Amino acid sequence: MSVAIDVVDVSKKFRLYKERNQSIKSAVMRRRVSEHEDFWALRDVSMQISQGETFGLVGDNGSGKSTLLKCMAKILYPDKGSISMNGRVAALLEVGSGFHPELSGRENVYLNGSILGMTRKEVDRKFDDIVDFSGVREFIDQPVKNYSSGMYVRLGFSVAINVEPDILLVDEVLAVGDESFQAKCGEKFAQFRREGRTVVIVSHALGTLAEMCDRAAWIQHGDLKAVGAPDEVISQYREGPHR
Ligand SMILES: Nc1ncnc2c1ncn2[C@@H]1O[C@H](COP(=O)(O)OP(=O)(O)OP(=O)(O)O)[C@@H](O)[C@H]1O
Repeated sequence: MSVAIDVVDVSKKFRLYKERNQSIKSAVMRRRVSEHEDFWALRDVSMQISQGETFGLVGDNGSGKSTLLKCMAKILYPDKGSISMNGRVAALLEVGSGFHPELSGRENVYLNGSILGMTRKEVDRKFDDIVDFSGVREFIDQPVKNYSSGMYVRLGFSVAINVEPDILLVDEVLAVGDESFQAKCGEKFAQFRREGRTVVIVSHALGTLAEMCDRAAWIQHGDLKAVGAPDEVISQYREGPHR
């Protein structure tokens, strides 16, 4: 089976600054560059995800799951190693990411669609499907700043799946949707799987992940601890050390 995502020795560091006040004035007064420590959010992570796989990422809060997903989506770049993505990628990473609060739902569908690589005509063609799936038609001409977090996610997810991506990256955001929306998303993931699309999903809903994923990986303090059958990886994670 061909490789959809190839993660090779990926490390990602963030800078943690020691001084809290980082205004230009205070920097000038100090007459020196602020001191910082390097914090490695990912260390030498390698994994290959095959085309058509539904792949789960599990781990404690702050373990590096979202950082890895953001590197896959090219929102962040690894400091070491490389990631190759083979196919059209759509990502739903944070509630409201890619949405402009002052614009209406309708305008944001067009904006988000174009960010994800759709032409205006493509969005025109899919607009009704996007809005129907989201269930926010009544509010589609309201500015999204007035939406609830569930409504944001519904619309963002609807755009992302209608891009017909080869690879869909989804962060915990689905937990925000209500039960009926979660069920609809579950059906959509199953359809994606049948169609041979690749899905990478970060979630703390371990039961759901075990049911829907072909494989899973456990990340702990930026290290890849296990990759394999979801049941096994989840038991190792549950039994493993936490913090
Ligand atoms: N932009 C940033 N600057 C500094 N540190 C960051 C940044 N983004 C993430 N981190 C740190 O990197 C670590 C990993 O964060 P990440 O968001 O990847 O965790 P996560 O596993 O997705 O957690 P959660 O389950 O809470 O969503 C955390 O310690 C976090 O504080």
